[in-house]
Amino acid sequence: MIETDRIIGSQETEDDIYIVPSVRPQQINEYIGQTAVREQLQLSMDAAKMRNESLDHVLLYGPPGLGKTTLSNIVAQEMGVTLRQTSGPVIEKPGDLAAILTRLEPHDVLFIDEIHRLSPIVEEVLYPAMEDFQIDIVIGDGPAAQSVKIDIPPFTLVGATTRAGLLTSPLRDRFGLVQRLEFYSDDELTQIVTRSASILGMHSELTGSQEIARRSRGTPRIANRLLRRVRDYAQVKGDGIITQPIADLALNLLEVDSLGLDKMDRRFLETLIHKFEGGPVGIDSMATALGEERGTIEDVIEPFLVQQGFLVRTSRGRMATSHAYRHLNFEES
Ligand SMILES: Nc1ncnc2c1ncn2[C@@H]1O[C@H](COP(=O)(O)OP(=O)(O)OP(=O)(O)O)[C@@H](O)[C@H]1O
Ligand SMILES: [Mg+2]
Repeated sequence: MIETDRIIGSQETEDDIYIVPSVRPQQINEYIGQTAVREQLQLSMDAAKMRNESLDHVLLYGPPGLGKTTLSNIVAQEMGVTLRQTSGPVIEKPGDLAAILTRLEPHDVLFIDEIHRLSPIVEEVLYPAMEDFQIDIVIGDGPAAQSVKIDIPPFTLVGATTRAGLLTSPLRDRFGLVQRLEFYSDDELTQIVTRSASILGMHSELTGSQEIARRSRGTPRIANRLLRRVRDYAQVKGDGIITQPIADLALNLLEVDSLGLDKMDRRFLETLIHKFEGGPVGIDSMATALGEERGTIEDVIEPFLVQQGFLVRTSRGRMATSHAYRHLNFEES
């Protein structure tokens, strides 16, 4: 019998993932940070409730792992309605979307993740649905085909995307609330780490949580992931308590550096500095040199490097800053 099959096995199994309490916030008061977004949403939700209307459509955008899916869950929960979840690439045909829309209950929240990946013909169905709570359906085909309008319940569309720039303007314009999620501050991430640690039944000292927070790329998902790895380290090599030295050792082992850059970030900056003399260089040349998809570079790698001042995007291309040279101990040429 292998270790993972044993009920008392020490290895984490898939079961643990379901048994372990979720660290995902369920209520708006558990959602840390993003104060401006939260206040705006709270106001609109209160107003919608007073008028007994569905909340206006909401577009959430920003880099992965900042809490878009979490926030959409919270919106449905606060409004006391059901959340239906789907995503852009999953809805293949107009009929698929029509089926989802006609099955909604009044004021339900329909969450469409990766909304920038909706196909144009599916998007067409959304326009009248969002604006007039109506959809056009074609019945029959050939010359006998007829278009009929049917009413759907008033609902709230919550769209999420990492690429707001890829949204068509007719779609974008139909959202009443457009909110950008920002990277989290070290303080906010410290609170998130401390909260998650306590949900996981661990004690994390303030300086331990701060160390994890500082190295989490401003991103709650990464903070929670690093916390799990530090937890392993604390249990195996320490006495289970997350202290600053334990966090530091565990994160060094994971090759997450003192400012939170991981191997991929460093490879990006090293390539930019070595191969392209610090730039300016076009995104496609960088993608080829790194063997990564352009989308991954633009969505996942670059936003944090720009925010931290390691990288600037100019009209002539990407350039490494002095900060990047210093951090990687390179001489500026
Ligand atoms: N404001 C927050 N406070 C506490 N924890 C948070 C917060 N936002 C996100 N998290 C945690 O981070 C994890 C990732 O968040 P979420 O899945 O909502 O990100 P996302 O923006 O939808 O990412 P993606 O773009 O990859 O879909 C969640 O499981 C949750 O535990
Ligand atoms: Mg998500």
